[in-house]
Amino acid sequence: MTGVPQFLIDHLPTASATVERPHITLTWAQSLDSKIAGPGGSRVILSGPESMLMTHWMRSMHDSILIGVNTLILDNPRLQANLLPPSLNLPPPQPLILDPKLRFPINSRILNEWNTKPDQRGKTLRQPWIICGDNVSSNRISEVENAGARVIPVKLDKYGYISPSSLPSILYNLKLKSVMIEGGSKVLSTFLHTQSRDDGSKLIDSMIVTVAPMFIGEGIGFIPQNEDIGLPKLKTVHTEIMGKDAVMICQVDLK
Ligand SMILES: NC(=O)c1ccc[n+]([C@@H]2O[C@H](COP(=O)([O-])OP(=O)(O)OC[C@H]3O[C@@H](n4cnc5c(N)ncnc54)[C@H](O)[C@@H]3O)[C@@H](O)[C@H]2O)c1
Ligand SMILES: Nc1nc(=O)c(N)c(NC[C@H](O)[C@H](O)[C@H](O)COP(=O)(O)O)[nH]1
Repeated sequence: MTGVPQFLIDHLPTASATVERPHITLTWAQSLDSKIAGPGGSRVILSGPESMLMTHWMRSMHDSILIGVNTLILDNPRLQANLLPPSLNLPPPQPLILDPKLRFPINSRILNEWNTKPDQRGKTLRQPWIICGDNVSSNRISEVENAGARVIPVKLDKYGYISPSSLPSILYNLKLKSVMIEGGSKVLSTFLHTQSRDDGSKLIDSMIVTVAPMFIGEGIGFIPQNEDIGLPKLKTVHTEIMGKDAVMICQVDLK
């Protein structure tokens, strides 16, 4: 694979996204028994080399990449497109963390790398941006900002979460035209259960799922148990075989 896989160009219309209407992609990798991690949330390598590389191409096609704070704590991810050839000089996606209570660990890899590699800033690294509740204390916000991250306080919904339907306006305020939401389970669930944006248009534009031919057994489902009722109707747009894995691009239908 020497460039962006053609099926992503054909079926993932992030290039036509605008600040006014950001493109929202929901994506994850799962086993045949619909698990995205092992017991206790331990990370499992599901994607083979071809689909993992495809995931990094996908990261490079979005302005930002978003995860829930539990994924940050459990996986300590980099959230970069570092499997792509450095010679391409592609701008890295902006990391966004949904973290209502600002539990963000200041020893996390994304912050450490930002702080220790100033010569790479702008080329391969972006400052982590943490979206938290507007009820977080100013002391805690200062602590996280002094450690080097940007904190963005927003109004929380009645469940104490960052409301999925308000994400487009948050992206608008941050001037981000697209976001790739990479999980985890709870974030995938709240976004899949939210049909529309505050303006009434559909919330999720694209859904991309890597299915790996393996069973995990005990582990974390792609959404938590008992939250699989009321999921949206899907149109399968394209399935691509990448090495051992099947990658499905679907669109969510508004009911
Ligand atoms: N295989 C994959 O593709 C993949 C991808 C990402 C994460 N994971 C796995 O997912 C697991 C973590 O999932 P999880 O469900 O525990 O946590 P999560 O990463 O979904 O984070 C959930 C937390 O995010 C915050 N949050 C803020 N706004 C929210 C909203 N609108 N909806 C939901 N949460 C919101 C809350 O604090 C909530 O507790 C880890 O084991 C990780 O390895 C797998
Ligand atoms: N596409 C994909 N295939 C997998 O097999 C797997 N385990 C994940 N999991 C996604 C999760 O968000 C991880 O935390 C990041 O994939 C960490 O990887 P990085 O350090 O960011 O490259 N994603």
